[in-house]
Amino acid sequence: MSFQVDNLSLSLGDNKILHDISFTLERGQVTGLLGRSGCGKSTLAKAMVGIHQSEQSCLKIDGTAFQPKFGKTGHKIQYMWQDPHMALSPFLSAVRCVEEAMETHKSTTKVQRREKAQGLLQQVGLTPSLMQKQPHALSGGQCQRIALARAIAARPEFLILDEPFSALDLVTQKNIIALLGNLRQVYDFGLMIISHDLRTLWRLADKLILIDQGRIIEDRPTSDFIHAPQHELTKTFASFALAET
Ligand SMILES: Nc1ncnc2c1ncn2[C@@H]1O[C@H](COP(=O)(O)OP(=O)(O)OP(=O)(O)O)[C@@H](O)[C@H]1O
Repeated sequence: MSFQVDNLSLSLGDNKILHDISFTLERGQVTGLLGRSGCGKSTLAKAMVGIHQSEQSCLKIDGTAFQPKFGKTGHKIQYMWQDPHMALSPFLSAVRCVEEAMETHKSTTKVQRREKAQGLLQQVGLTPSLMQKQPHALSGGQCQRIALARAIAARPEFLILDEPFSALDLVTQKNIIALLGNLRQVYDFGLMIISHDLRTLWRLADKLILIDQGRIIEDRPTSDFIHAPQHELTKTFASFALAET
């Protein structure tokens, strides 16, 4: 199964942010989306899930036109916000936030949803007492893990994680990376991870896409991207990543 972006252009206000973006995500694969701050990574992700509307219909799933509607097409594609508080209701406990994402699963009972939500929160490392707390009483990293559990709870075919490790310490980062690996085996979603840090991405991604000023400048398998970069900016990213390993 594939999710295709075909010549996507997008303006916000008077500014053209994205220019003719085309690429494909494959289910079962990890794609890293890389670029300098402000180049348009989050805007692109938001267009893919329907938070921003692109100028023309340019998304397809397996070749069929796909019109994302935020809050309605989450079983197809989910976006985990860079700021996890955006994904979490301030009034709901952690476990309710995750349960809420499963309410479209009509075939499950409330009790089953509660058990599943607790199980997912446990997998992302939340203790039972933290599961009862609201986001304002939790740390940024704890909220990030709840947002991840919530995104997975919707059982999406494709999942976009926007800077998912930025608020996590190195040990938790490592645990979450291992957890993502396990979850991918179970749920088999296609994963796109957004970051400006190539060191985190290259260990996870099957392919890497580099964006600059709203345009794709490189889209290649990870090993080619790192060891045989074509574009000057790719060379810079790759040399920093190689120097720091
Ligand atoms: N709602 C908006 N209205 C107008 N301009 C916006 C809006 N959201 C983002 N932008 C602009 O679009 C450009 C791309 O922003 P975006 O958040 O997509 O970048 P990014 O690559 O994700 O950056 P970062 O790595 O810093 O999160 C920036 O110049 C930003 O100022």
